[in-house]
Amino acid sequence: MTKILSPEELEEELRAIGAAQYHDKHPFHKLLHGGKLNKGQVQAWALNRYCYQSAVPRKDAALMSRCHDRDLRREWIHRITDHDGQGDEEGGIERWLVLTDGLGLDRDYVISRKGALPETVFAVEAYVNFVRDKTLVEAVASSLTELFAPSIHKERISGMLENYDFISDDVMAYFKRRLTQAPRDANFALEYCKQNARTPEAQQGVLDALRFKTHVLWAQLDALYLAYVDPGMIPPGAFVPDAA
Ligand SMILES: O=C(O)c1cc(C(=O)O)c2c(n1)C(=O)C(=O)c1cc(C(=O)O)[nH]c1-2
Repeated sequence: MTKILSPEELEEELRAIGAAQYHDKHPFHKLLHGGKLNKGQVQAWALNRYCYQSAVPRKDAALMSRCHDRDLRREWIHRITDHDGQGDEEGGIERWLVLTDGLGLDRDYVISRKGALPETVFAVEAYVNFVRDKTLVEAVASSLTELFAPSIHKERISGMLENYDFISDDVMAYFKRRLTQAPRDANFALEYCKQNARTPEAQQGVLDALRFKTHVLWAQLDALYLAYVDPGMIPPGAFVPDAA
């Protein structure tokens, strides 16, 4: 890309990437939201997704560690407390564990990440490393998948409540809270990228960062599909659902 884009054109290109390759299109999500998975497969999803949840505050801490702009740190810090909690506010990771408890998984086993798929571990760590190593505006841009998260969260809340008798309203609390948190965070990050990516190279970096992040998300679902749907190729050491 040689031409500099206006901030509006940059936003258009970012939205086009999301529309084309966000993980709402993944076959595993279609099965999950459509009630086509059994409890063991939903357990596998929640257990693997815990790795992503627990990596998010680590990548946000990595971003802040390299940020010399106090205003940006003041804005970014709530992302860490949103997940880790603070004072009486339990935080998103605790709400995720309410979901895995509700699915009958042992908390210590979930937190240990021992049953996670190898691809999950590699993908989430690649996200932490990307944020640590790339430019600040690329690091911010890699969070922009969240622009597309509210609609998948809505679909998940209604789809899972309707289709699974082992899912109740209280275990979906994590996603309900994200419906307000994600748009606030995504809009801030989008404005930051529009204001701060002002050369063709920086704009290309922002677009590539979003593409990279869609790959981080997609790879995790590919791994779940291969291991727990078809052909059922569970790697040694990974979580094995009860036969029941
Ligand atoms: O359920 C989802 O599909 C989904 C997607 C994403 C995303 O697009 O990265 C996030 C979340 N959920 C989420 O709950 C969350 O806290 C979150 C933080 C981030 C980020 O990159 O900083 N993405 C996401």
